[in-house]
Amino acid sequence: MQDVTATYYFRPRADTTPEQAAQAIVEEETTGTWTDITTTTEYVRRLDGEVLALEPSGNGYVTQVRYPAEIFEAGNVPQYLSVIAGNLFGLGRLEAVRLLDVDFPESLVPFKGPKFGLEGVRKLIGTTDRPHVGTIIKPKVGLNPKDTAEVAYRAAIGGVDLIKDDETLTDQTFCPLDERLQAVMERLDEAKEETGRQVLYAVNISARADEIVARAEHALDLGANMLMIDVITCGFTALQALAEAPSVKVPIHVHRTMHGAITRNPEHGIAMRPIARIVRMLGGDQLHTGTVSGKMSHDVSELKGDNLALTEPYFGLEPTFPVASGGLHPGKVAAEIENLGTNIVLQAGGGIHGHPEGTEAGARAMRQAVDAFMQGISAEEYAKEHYELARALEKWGNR
Ligand SMILES: O=C(O)[C@H](O)COP(=O)(O)O
Ligand SMILES: [Mg+2]
Repeated sequence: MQDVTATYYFRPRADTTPEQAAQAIVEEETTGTWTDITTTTEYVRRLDGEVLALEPSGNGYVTQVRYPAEIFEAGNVPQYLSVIAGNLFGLGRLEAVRLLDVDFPESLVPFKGPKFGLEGVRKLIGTTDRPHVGTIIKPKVGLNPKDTAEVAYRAAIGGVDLIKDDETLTDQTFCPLDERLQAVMERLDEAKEETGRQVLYAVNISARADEIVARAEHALDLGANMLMIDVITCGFTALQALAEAPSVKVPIHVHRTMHGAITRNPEHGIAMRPIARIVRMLGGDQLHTGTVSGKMSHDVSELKGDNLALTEPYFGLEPTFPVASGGLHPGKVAAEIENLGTNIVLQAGGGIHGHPEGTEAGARAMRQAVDAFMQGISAEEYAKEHYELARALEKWGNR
């Protein structure tokens, strides 16, 4: 397909037929408006959109529409979004409408994608097939730099591959970014001397758009080996600026805080899949897509498709490493891998730092749960020989 196809679920208003509703979407987002107009010349008509398919689904309908590639400015993602996810959300003739997926032609994917991606991050850590284990420093705010670094050190000694800031921690006075980053990197060097393993630390550099690259470069000068950005609150082009900066030579961990306002309602908003596609195009090396068993609400089949959008072949772009995060603990590891596969980062905040014997034991327990799965052994069975896992299962159970 040389054009863009987008798939929407919608529920029309009582006085509107499904055909009129689908047509209203393509007209609003291409050449039309609420009434016929006198200024449409013949040559404009080639830019009309088209309803390709329409069928009942749940309480409403699913439609696939075609938008001519020519109405898109190649490389301008804010403009792409104004078409595929623009005014249509407010149209009165639709009670509800949700963008489920989008397919762009190659001409509209002039992006380089992830610099590292799934394989690049695996190389940095030295793994081939097992899921990676990550942790979010908890409490999410409040710790000073020294204590943050101590928690990071304990997690690294316990065996995590990745440590990250939480989404609300940036550069506040109680834990300034410079001091925190330097303290954490020093302690991770110490851990490396002891274990021989280099752990990644994704420092949250989310900030106003015109400052983000400078903040990233500053963090890199201080020794950062990974960067984190809150992509919805910062905006997609902030991620793009970061990923395309030649000075940024470390992987980018992408958090999606605020996504629930957009993705959660099954009838209205934007599903995670189009967001996942765009994050991959714009260069996110890792992206949170959700869990099958954690604390955030998710539709499992949607989630599998979202992860596929990150990893399936796509115009030669590196795959983005999917991240399952939110409410995980060792007892949930098997269900996550069974459903989402082994190309996944399993992150636990509470599920590591809430371990009865502390962060280091918590990290060990998460790694043991992954090892158990990889060896085809149930967590309960493996726990008979692995104390930390046993203690975790005692506290949280095995599902
Ligand atoms: O940012 C995240 O992904 C969450 O902070 C996860 O924290 P939790 O494992 O304690 O739910
Ligand atoms: Mg968080």
